[in-house]
Formats: sequence, C-alpha cells, structure tokens
Amino acid sequence: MSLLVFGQSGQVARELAALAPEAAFLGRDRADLTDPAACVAALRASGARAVINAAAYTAVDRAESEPDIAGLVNGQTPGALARACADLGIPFVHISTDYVFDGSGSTPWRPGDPVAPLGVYGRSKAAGEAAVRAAGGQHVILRTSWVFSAHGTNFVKTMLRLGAERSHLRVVADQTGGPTPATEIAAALLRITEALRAGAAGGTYHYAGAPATSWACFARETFRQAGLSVTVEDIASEAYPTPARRPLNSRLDMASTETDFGLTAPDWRQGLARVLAALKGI
Ligand SMILES: NC(=O)C1=CN([C@@H]2O[C@H](COP(=O)(O)OP(=O)(O)OC[C@H]3O[C@@H](n4cnc5c(N)ncnc54)[C@H](OP(=O)(O)O)[C@@H]3O)[C@@H](O)[C@H]2O)C=CC1
Ligand SMILES: Cc1cn([C@H]2C[C@H](O)[C@@H](COP(=O)(O)OP(=O)(O)O[C@H]3O[C@@H](C)C(=O)[C@@H](O)[C@H]3O)O2)c(=O)[nH]c1=O
Repeated sequence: MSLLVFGQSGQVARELAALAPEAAFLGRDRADLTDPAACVAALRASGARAVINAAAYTAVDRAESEPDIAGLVNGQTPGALARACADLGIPFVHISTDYVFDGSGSTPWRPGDPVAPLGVYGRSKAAGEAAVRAAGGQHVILRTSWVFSAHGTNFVKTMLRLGAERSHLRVVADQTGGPTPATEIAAALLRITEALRAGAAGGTYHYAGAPATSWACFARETFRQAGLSVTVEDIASEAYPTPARRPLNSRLDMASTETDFGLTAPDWRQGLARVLAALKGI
C-alpha cells in the first residue's frame, strides 16, 4: 500500500513512522496545513493510495486566542484533503478528539452522540469532522483522547518535568477519560487503513485507553511507575483555571471499533511503563 501521512514530528506521526517506515511523511515544511491548496497539491502529486492525517493544531489553551489558525488547520484543510481523496477514490483517515463533546453525564460517549465542544480547539476539530464527512468519500474519523508518548508534548512529560522541580502537585480530579499511548493509535490507524483499502465502509469511531481515570490518578500512576516521590493533591477544575474549558466526562465508547475493526482498548498503564522506559533511554 502506498501510504501518505500528513505530519512528521507529532506524537502519532512519529509512531506511524516507527510502524510503517515505508510510508511517505509530510512535515510542516512540505505541507503547511494553513495552506489547503498546497496540501492538496502535495497529496495529488504523491500518487498515494491512502492518506492518514496525523497533523493538527493541538495547543488547547493557545487556540482560544488563535481561532482562525486552529479553524484552518483542524477544520478547513482536513476538509480539502478529504475532498481530494474522494476525487481520487482513495481512503482518508482522520484523527479527532474527546474534546468535541461537552463532557456532560458519566457514560462513555458513543460515536453518534451529539457534539458540543466547550472551546476553540474542540470546535475546530468538530468542524474538521463535519468537513471530512461532507466530502463524501471513503473515510474514517478516529476520535481518541489524552494521547501520550516519549516524544513531543503531553501530560506525562509535563508531570515528569514538574515532578522533578516540586514534591507536591495539585491536579484536577474531576475530569475523567482514557489516556491513550500514541503507538497504539498508530497501530489502530494502520489496521483501519488496511480495512478501508479492503473495502470497509468507514465512518466515525472511538479509540481510547482503559481503564478510565482522572488526570490526578494519571499523574499519580506516572510518579509511582517513575519512582518519584511526588504527592498529588486532587483538585476540582475550578481550582485550576485555564483559558479553555475541558470536558468533565471524556470517556469514549469503543464498542463499534471492536466490532468493525477488532480493536480493543489498550491498557494505558502498560503503555505508560513502555513510555517511561523509552524516556530513560533518550
Ligand atoms: N495530543 C492529544 O492529547 C490528542 C490528540 N488528538 C488528535 O490526534 C492527532 C495527532 O495528535 P498528536 O500526535 O498528539 O499531535 P502533536 O501535538 O504531537 O503534533 C501535532 C503535529 O501537527 C503539526 N502541525 C501543527 N500545525 C501545523 C501546520 N500548520 N502545518 C503542518 N503541520 C502542523 C505539528 O508540526 P510541528 O511539529 O512542526 O509543530 C506536529 O507535528 C491530532 O489530530 C489531534 O487533534 C486527539 C486526542 C488527544
Ligand atoms: C500541568 C497541570 C495540568 N492540570 C490539568 C489541566 C487540564 O485540565 C489537565 C490536562 O492538561 P493538559 O493541558 O496537559 O492537557 P490538554 O492539552 O487539555 O490535553 C488534551 O489535548 C488535546 C490535544 C486533546 O485532544 C485531548 O484529548 C487532551 O489530551 O490537567 C492540573 O490540574 N495541574 C497541573 O499541574
């Protein structure tokens, strides 16, 4: 399969490169997602038989003051890429987020549940989802959550940095979701892409780590596994003000992903152990 990936240095893109080194990867230098026409031209010139979009504007708080850039990168350009793929008759695989939901209730969100994002990032990702669907081609939108890996920026690395400086941290305990190792997302994306190439219908699916936890418990487990004696104090979201509101309930229901693609939720605690081991070697 000749696979083209938008993204090169991000968490998921790097894990895709490790699992599928034969794929072509377009970084920002060759495909800037603020320029949809240039990205479409790069896609058309590639001769790819399938496309995964692993690039996105992911700075949740900064997006509140850069809504136009976030909207272009996460909304309009994915729509343009999906339309190009539809024209070419090749599958388009796109990644989205738990932050498209408003976080109400306590049951896991199903793919067909209504989206109601709380902030600019979530709105831009919801717009991207809608544009990809409207393109009318064969596609999968894979929503995931709380991504972590040894590379790039993520909560685990933030906690390790802060934990090296302080022995006590205050972390929100009322937001619940599934931390997801980027390497597992990459493997899921490759399996889904193969299934689409083999004729699977596609649609919107969820993929998130288990068991569901809070950011505070995620932090605690990180320090436990890393052997750091840092105490984590549970706090409410209101006690940690941020420019963007985050959903309280970020749990994602994976039933249809398991039925249609045979993918089950990865245990994030095992993924965390592998990431911490990799970080020791960096
Ligand atoms: N991180 C998370 O916790 C979650 C992520 N997701 C989704 O998963 C996908 C992958 O995320 P993840 O791997 O964590 O992302 P990262 O934040 O690790 O990386 C984002 C990538 O997008 C690239 N990018 C940003 N802006 C542009 C642009 N204008 N043109 C070209 N490339 C650009 C960045 O390039 P550069 O390195 O040059 O800045 C970077 O390589 C995204 O769709 C994201 O929305 C979903 C749920 C959770
Ligand atoms: C650093 C820190 C954060 N927090 C809180 C703030 C926030 O509610 C939560 C997570 O903070 P972060 O800013 O690291 O995570 P955030 O950028 O919100 O992570 C999100 O990224 C985007 C891209 C997604 O799509 C989401 O699935 C999710 O992974 O932890 C604390 O309570 N204490 C702290 O010391």
